[in-house]
Order: sequence, then structure tokens, then C-alpha cells
Amino acid sequence: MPWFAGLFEVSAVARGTLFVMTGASGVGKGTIRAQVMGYLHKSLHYSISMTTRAPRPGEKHGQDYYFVSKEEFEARIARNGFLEHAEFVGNYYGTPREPVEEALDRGLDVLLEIEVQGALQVAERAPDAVMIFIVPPSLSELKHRLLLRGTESLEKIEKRLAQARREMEAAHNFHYVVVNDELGSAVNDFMAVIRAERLRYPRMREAIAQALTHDPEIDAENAVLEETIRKAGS
Ligand SMILES: Nc1nc2c(ncn2[C@@H]2O[C@H](COP(=O)(O)OP(=O)(O)O)[C@@H](O)[C@H]2O)c(=O)[nH]1
Ligand SMILES: Nc1ncnc2c1ncn2[C@@H]1O[C@H](COP(=O)(O)OP(=O)(O)O)[C@@H](O)[C@H]1O
Repeated sequence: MPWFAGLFEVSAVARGTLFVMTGASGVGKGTIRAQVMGYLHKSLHYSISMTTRAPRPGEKHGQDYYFVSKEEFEARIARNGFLEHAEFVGNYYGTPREPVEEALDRGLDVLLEIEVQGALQVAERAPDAVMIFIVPPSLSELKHRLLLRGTESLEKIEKRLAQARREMEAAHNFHYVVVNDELGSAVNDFMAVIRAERLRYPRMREAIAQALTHDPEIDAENAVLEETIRKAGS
């Protein structure tokens, strides 16, 4: 058996990569995620979060979030059913653990879109996770987007902005920073991170093993070419 045969076995069960996207409320995480998932829906599993916040008009249970009661959320915390969870401006938000583990075990990449405290928990518990911080071009622009989105009261917007200012100080804990100024560029940058991470050595073992194989058709052509060169030289 050739020495590289084992590489095939390892790659067959290679775990997927966990991508964690975070950043201030209103910075554009949901917008970037929707576009990225549009491109990568076959290879990237989006983890649907659980929350105690009330659904906004148009939001659907099981699609945008699993909307649950405080009691249900706390029961899940008690049985260690979250990969991470956090309280954000008066509500609980959390990532159900099982679907994420299952997808990663199947070799699928997983995307979490969560707030900063939860992201820092994931960084601690899953050191291989790829941490991506989204920042606005300025705090003024961030406020502008929250005002235009019109989903929160002015008081809640001020709370989210104060939180955003504090969270920006945690930026050094992340591997990548994407500035969401022009949306298309931000989506491109995000996709570039995913592409680069998929080219890391552990994910490329199969390609290396493949690079060490022979193709009989090309080998036959090579033999003819060799023979032609040899004849021309003699
Ligand atoms: N820690 C954590 N944060 C989450 C989760 N799901 C969503 N969030 C974050 O909670 C914050 C508030 O979310 P939401 O109420 O939907 O408001 P929006 O993101 O401003 O539209 C955002 O920063 C989300 O990214 C989760 O599962 N865990
Ligand atoms: N690059 C951008 N330029 C202008 N507006 C944006 C951009 N990205 C997102 N938005 C808008 O800003 C608001 C907040 O974006 P959203 O994706 O809901 O943020 P988050 O999920 O981080 O809270 C939305 O109304 C969205 O359409």
C-alpha cells in the first residue's frame, strides 16, 4: 500500500470548518449572511439560533430563529444544549449545539451569525473556529442603518450603539475583520476568507493524495512524446 493511502481515509471524515461571524447590531451581518448563503447554500450550513425575543413582522419560526419562551431557553441551558448563549439587550440568544456538531461531523462547514459575547465563548470552546468581525465604516453610518431599518425604538437603538462601541474593543480577538462599507466588497471579502480557509493543509489532503496519482491516458501520451523526443535527439 503506498504511504499516502491513509490520507484518503483521513480526508473522508475530515470535519467541516466552523465560521463565526460577529459584529454590532445593524452592521449588516444578516445582509452579508444572506448573500453568502445564496452563493454557498450547498456547502455551508447556516446555524439557526434560538431566542426569547419576539418575532419581527415577517420573521418565521425555524427559518429566522427558533422563537421560544424564557423557560424553554433556560431548560436547554441547564442540559448543556447550547454551544454558546448570551443575553443581548434584554433577551436570550443561543446556538443549539447538536445540529452544529452533526453538520461538522458530516464534513460540512457551518456559519454562525452571533453577537460578540457568544462569539468569544465559541473561540474558547472551539479553538479551531474561524472568527470574523464585521465593522461599520463609522458609528454614524451604523446609527443611520439602524434608524433606516426601523425595527427598534430610539431607546433600543441607543442601547445597541452603546453596546457596539464597547464591543469594538474586542476586535483583537478575531482572525479577520471585514468592513461593511460597500455591500458587494464586504461580501467578496467574506467569501475570500471562506475560500482561503478551505485551502488550508488539513482540508487539502485529498488534493495532495490525488496529486501523487497517475492517469493512464496521460501516461500513454507521455510515452509517445518521450519516444518522439528520444528519436529526434538520436
Ligand atoms: N450569542 C448569540 N447571539 C446571537 C445569536 N443569534 C443571533 N445573535 C445576535 O443577537 C443580536 C441581536 O439579534 P436580533 O435581535 O435578531 O437583532 P439584529 O441582529 O440587530 O437584527 C445580533 O447581534 C445577533 O447576531 C446566537 O445564537 N447567539
Ligand atoms: N453595506 C451596506 N450599505 C448600506 N446599508 C446596509 C449595508 N449592509 C446592510 N445595510 C442595511 O443596514 C441595516 C442593518 O443590516 P442587518 O443586516 O439587518 O444588520 P445586522 O444583522 O448586523 O443587525 C439593514 O436595513 C440593511 O439593509
